[in-house]
Amino acid sequence: MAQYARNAAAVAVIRLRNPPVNALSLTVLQALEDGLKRADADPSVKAVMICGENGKFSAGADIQGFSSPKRQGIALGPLVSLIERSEKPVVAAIEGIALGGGLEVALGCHFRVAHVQARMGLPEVTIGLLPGAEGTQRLPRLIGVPAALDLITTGRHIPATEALKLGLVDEVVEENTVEAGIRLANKLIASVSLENVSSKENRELCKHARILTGCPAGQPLGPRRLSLKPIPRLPNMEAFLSEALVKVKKQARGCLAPELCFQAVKAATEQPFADGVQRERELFNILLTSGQAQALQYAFFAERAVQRWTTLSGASWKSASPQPIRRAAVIGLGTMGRGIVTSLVKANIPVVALEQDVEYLNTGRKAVMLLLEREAMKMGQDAQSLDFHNPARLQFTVDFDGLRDVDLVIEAVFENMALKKEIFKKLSGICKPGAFLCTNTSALNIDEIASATSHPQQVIGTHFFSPAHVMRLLEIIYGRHTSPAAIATAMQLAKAMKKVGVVVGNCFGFVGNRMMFPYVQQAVFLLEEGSRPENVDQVIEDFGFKIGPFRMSDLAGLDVGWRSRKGQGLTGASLPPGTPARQRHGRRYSPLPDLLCEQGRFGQKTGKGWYQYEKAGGRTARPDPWLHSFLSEYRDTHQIKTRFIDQEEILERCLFSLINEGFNILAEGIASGPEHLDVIYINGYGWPKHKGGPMFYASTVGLPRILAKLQKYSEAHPDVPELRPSAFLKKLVAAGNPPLKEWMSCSGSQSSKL
Ligand SMILES: CCCCCCCCCCCCC/C=C/C(=O)SCCNC(=O)CCNC(=O)[C@H](O)C(C)(C)COP(=O)(O)OP(=O)(O)OC[C@H]1O[C@@H](n2cnc3c(N)ncnc32)[C@H](O)[C@@H]1OP(=O)(O)O
Repeated sequence: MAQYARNAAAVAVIRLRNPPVNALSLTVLQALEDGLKRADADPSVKAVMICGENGKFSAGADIQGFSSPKRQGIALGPLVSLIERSEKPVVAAIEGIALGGGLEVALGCHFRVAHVQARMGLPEVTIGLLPGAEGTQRLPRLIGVPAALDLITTGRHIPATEALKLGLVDEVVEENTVEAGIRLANKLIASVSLENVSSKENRELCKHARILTGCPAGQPLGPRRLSLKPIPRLPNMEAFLSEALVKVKKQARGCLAPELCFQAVKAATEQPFADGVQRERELFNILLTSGQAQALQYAFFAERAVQRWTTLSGASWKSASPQPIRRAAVIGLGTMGRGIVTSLVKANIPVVALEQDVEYLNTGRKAVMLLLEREAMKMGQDAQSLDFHNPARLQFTVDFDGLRDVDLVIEAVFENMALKKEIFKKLSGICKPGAFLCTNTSALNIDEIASATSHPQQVIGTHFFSPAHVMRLLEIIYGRHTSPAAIATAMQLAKAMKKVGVVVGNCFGFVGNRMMFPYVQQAVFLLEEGSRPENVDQVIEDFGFKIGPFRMSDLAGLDVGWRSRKGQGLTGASLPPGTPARQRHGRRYSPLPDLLCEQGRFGQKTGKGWYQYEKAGGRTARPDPWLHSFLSEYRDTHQIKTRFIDQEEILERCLFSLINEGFNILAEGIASGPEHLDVIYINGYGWPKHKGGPMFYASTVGLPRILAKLQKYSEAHPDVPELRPSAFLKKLVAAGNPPLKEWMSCSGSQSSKL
């Protein structure tokens, strides 16, 4: 709702109220409209001020409402116009946030005062929409086309100080914003009422008020009505717009909203306000009914849903309390360790960084300092807070004794169980009993690592993604003995590092990599059968992934998987003699990646992998004729008939096998809902956000279709268990293909009963 109150000095105050963020629901909009009409009808009201309850102006339209049959958006544009047309001055007092429709309401107001800590933005593009309450037409008139285009197509939030520089707000205050708004409203009242009074003193006062408000005599509000303002012209508008479109398209990578945002702003430069609004509505409607908006809005809520974690044994976010982390340590300053140290420093957590010897320590120290300097450059003025040259904030050591008083340790040495256990045994003896012991692993068994310590309840997996100071995902893995406090603390740590933590159970590869195995496996099988790496990558990148499986493998290094397969006895010296080349444990196996590694083709680092590169460490992947003939010879050797594989089969075999594993994971209770899998894939594996994550995508394709396709591929490849449809998928299809929200109630896993 919105609360209406009268101020003694003839200012009506309308306070938007819809906790926690004053989202604009139908009820709020109705109350706002009622308040405006009431103020208009009351002759004793001379000005209106709009603010938000609890220190927040508004986070914009209620996103839930976009998927409900009664779409509230429709009502917002006319309401903003109603505010703007008011004959009584309307002031927006912006505290906390004014986002999306919230900012559009403020743009309808004649004056905007913001608290210095407020943030503003039009983030609709991030949920697949555009500012559909006339914002694409008003904002360019107020701050110019380049700045408006930037805000609208990126959705970035800006601080009040930047908003002031852009002219988005009239005043920034450090004191109580509502009082500042009322004060301004009173001055505006004085400006209007003094207009017709002829004493010299009043004329002076009036002049002062006009300077303050920028309103010429006789037209107190005209210039403040943004719909009446012309668009500030650029000398080279056409050239500017064509360049901007190229940039927007490049960044959008198949996402529709940024380009339609651009079109709406372009309409503002070409058409009168009313026609621009009409165009905005048409474009908004296209987006609203596009599957992309639904996917992006699902992703928004999924990211929030995973904060409410639960475990199979019944622990949950509701009852577990995070412990404060006053000081942390990182063991190992390889690529991952360096990124983790950087993330901790950025989160203002003092860090002790440990390496095995002075030589490694010095190399690691240099690399960390370089990363931090780059981060500081990006942060500009705020970089002072990093203070990373201060030993109290960041310390380097080779001495485990330096870890005695830390609250949390993140071990980030390479993936070797024996080494990790040795380190955890040491930590168990050195660290204080309450210290949390985290292991950065992408697949290893948390329980086995914990067994090396005397406090297994303190041990938890924290799977960071590379580069760790950039990637948002943190997979948090609880073992059999991990305490709820350890989980809550890891989640809190993720938040402090501005990452999204997702709690999952302990199994080989956890969630992300476990689902990745069948996907990569299918990609390699497709090469055996007739595809080339560039064909497979193209299909996956056209789908929207940032990078296909072979380019990804070259980037990560083929030797990583090779080492792991050798460790598992799948290849190398420990492979029993007589093992068939393309079979392991009765299942189909492709030795192709092993053969490439045996040739020293580790990917980008060696200049050759699935592709060729300009040099070792090069980044431009080019199809490699050597690899093409190698594949032909391989097929001849193994008597595989080369066939043409179409895009549909490539996409389905790669993605449906990944999704199939997702259903197995859900059935086992390794993750407590499909949202977890989707958040992991969007934030850690480059799944296109506008396709909502693999499980959401499965729901849009339709589970019966996925099942039928898996059945077909499984029949064609009976020696590939990963293509055999998951029992849970079959169950859901038998249950009538329920919506994603209802899947877990059919799972029968314990987590669904919590
Ligand atoms: C048939 C159709 C015809 C169409 C005709 C054309 C007419 C056109 C008119 C259309 C007009 C519409 C135009 C306007 C569109 C919009 O405004 S879209 C919304 C834009 N706003 C946003 O995207 C902001 C989203 N929110 C955030 O970024 C953050 O939540 C925050 C506000 C910055 C706060 O962050 P933080 O403090 O970290 O808290 P959170 O955990 O994120 O959020 C707290 C809870 O609040 C919920 N929430 C947040 N924002 C919204 C929202 N806008 N709507 C609904 N709910 C919201 C969030 O989910 C959290 O909930 P819980 O998890 O339950 O706690």
